[in-house]
Amino acid sequence: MGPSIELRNVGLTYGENVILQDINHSFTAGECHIVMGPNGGGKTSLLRSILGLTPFTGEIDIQWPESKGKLGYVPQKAMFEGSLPLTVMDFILLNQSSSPLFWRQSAKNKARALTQLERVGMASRADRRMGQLSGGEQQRVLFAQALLDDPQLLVLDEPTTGMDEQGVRYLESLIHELVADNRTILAVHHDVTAVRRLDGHVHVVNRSVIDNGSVAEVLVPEKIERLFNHYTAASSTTESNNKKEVA
Ligand SMILES: Nc1ncnc2c1ncn2[C@@H]1O[C@H](COP(=O)(O)OP(=O)(O)OP(=O)(O)O)[C@@H](O)[C@H]1O
Repeated sequence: MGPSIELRNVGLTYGENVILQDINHSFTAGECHIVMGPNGGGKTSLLRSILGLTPFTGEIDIQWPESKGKLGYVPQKAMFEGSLPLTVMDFILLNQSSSPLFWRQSAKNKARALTQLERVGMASRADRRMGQLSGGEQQRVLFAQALLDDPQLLVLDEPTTGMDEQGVRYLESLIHELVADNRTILAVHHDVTAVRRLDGHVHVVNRSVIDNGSVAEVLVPEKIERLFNHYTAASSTTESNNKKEVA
């Protein structure tokens, strides 16, 4: 079973810019939670706060049902030096072994990695260089890497960016599988149609959590219009927000 996540008075500022403010909110255990909202609304910042990757004020409590479980994270983009002779298999195994990559990796580790690559349709490209993969293929590899530790909590930041239809479907069926197994999924997503298919709990973030509910409750036409315009209407106070408005 995945954990629940409790946020109490969570805030985040960068310089003078208030990115997140007064967030009191919870994400229930063992469900699929989709974070949506306008560009610059603070979705990635919220995820990074939950992961402890950025300093925030207030409290974030990840409540594991029993002992502390594993956490998987798929960032918006793979970060690696494209010119390195790093294969997909090397990349997947980077976090798995305490020995240097040029040492022989154990057959067991490789077999485990291949299983996860199969789940995202990338097993046949295990020996390709990471730098030669398309953006969507790299996203699939990141997903496979995140699955390797069998995480109880999976945090995804726009997981389908750059993915083709087949990649999107692989990911969706994996997410359905993980939720059926009571894992907790927390995913930032922009694609309303894809979010409808995932049928999770939707949380709209624009500095704070401004709406949440089922897909049927939140993703109704008038709300979609209002929620995604909200940022422009309410945000002319900070420099950073102005910047995003233009962008
Ligand atoms: N490290 C940082 N330093 C300063 N400002 C930052 C930093 N990271 C994010 N910001 C600012 O915080 C605001 C929220 O960014 P964030 O990436 O969390 O939004 P988002 O909702 O995920 O946006 P998008 O939908 O465009 O991915 C933006 O105005 C961004 O410029």
